[in-house]
Amino acid sequence: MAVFTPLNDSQVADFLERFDVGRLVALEDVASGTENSTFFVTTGCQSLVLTLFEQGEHDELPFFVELLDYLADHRLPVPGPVHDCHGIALQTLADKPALLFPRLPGKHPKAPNLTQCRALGDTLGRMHFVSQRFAGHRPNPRDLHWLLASHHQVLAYLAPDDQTLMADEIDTYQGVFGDAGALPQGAIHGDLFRDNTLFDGDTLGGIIDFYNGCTGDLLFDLAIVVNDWASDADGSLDRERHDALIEAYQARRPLTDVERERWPTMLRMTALRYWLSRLLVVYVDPPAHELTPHDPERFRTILKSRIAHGALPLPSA
Ligand SMILES: Nc1ncnc2c1ncn2[C@@H]1O[C@H](COP(=O)(O)OP(=O)(O)OP(=O)(O)O)[C@@H](O)[C@H]1O
Ligand SMILES: N[C@@H](CCO)C(=O)O
Repeated sequence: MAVFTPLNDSQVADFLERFDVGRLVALEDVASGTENSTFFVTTGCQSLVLTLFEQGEHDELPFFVELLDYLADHRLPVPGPVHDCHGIALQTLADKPALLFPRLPGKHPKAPNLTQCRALGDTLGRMHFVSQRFAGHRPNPRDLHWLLASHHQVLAYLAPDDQTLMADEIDTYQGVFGDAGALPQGAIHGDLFRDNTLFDGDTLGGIIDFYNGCTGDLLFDLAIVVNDWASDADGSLDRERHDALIEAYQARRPLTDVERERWPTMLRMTALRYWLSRLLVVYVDPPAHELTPHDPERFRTILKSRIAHGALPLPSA
C-alpha cells in the first residue's frame, strides 16, 4: 500500500484551486511506493501526481524542489513540481507537506533491454553534466561516513563471516575514499533503481523519487545504476547492459582518470550501502506499516560477486 493518509475528492478539489491546473475529474490512490502517500489526480486538462510526505526530514523538501526545478529547467525528464498561483510549490494538505507533479508516462522496466539501458545512461550523463553547476547543497546521507557510523547496528544480526566481510570492506573504502571531494561532484539522484524510472516502450518517460537526492560523488550514482540495472540473478555483471549504460553515459560525461581508478571499489561500496540500508530496515528500524522489506541478501550477493570477479573493463570514452 502507499496511501497512509487517505484523501477525499473534496479535499483534493479544494487543494487544486491553489493552482492553475483545472478542476478535479478523478482521484486514484497509488498502490506502489513505501514512504509517502501518492495519488493520481486527473483534471479537465492534465494528469498529475499528488504526494503527501509521511516520513523523512521535512526541512529538506525545499532542496528537492530546487533540484527538480533546476533539472526540469534543463530539460531533463523529471517531474518539475507544479507551482501555485503565487509561485510556491511546497504546500500543506491534511497536515502533511504536499507537492503536486505532472504525471509522467510509462512503466518501471523489470528487465531493461539495451535500448532502455542506453536511454538511462544518456539521461544520467546529461543530468550529471548539468548537475555539477547546481547551487544547492545536501551532503550525501548514505556516504562513507554513514557506512562507518551505522554498520555497528547490524553486526550482531550477521554471521561471523559476514561481520568480517562488512568491517573489512568498510576499512578498504576508507583507504580509497578517505579524501572526500577528490571525485567530480554534483547533484545526484541517490537511488536510481529501475523502479524509480518510467519507460514508455523504449523511451524514458521520466526519473522519479528524488528524495535520496543530494550532492556528492557523481560516480556514486552511476555505480548504483550499474549494480541495479546490469546485475544478473547471481549478482554478476551483464557485459552488454553494463557497456550500453556506460558508453551512453560517457558520451555525455566522460569519466575522469581518478573515477576510472576507483570504479571497482565504488561498485562495492554502493552494493554494501544497500546491503546495510536493507538490513537496517529488517532488523533495526522496521516500517510502521505492513510492508515487505527489500531483500538485503540481494546486495550481499552483488557485493560478493564484485569482490570475487572485480569490475568489468570500462568502455573507453
Ligand atoms: N511524476 C510521476 N509520474 C508518474 N507516476 C508517478 C510519478 N510519481 C510517482 N509515480 C508513481 O507513484 C509510485 C510511488 O511514487 P514514489 O516512488 O515517489 O513513492 P515512495 O512512497 O517514495 O516510494 P519508494 O521510495 O518505495 O519508491 C511510483 O512507483 C510511480 O508508479
Ligand atoms: N531503492 C531502495 C529502496 C528505496 O530507498 C532499495 O532497493 O533498497
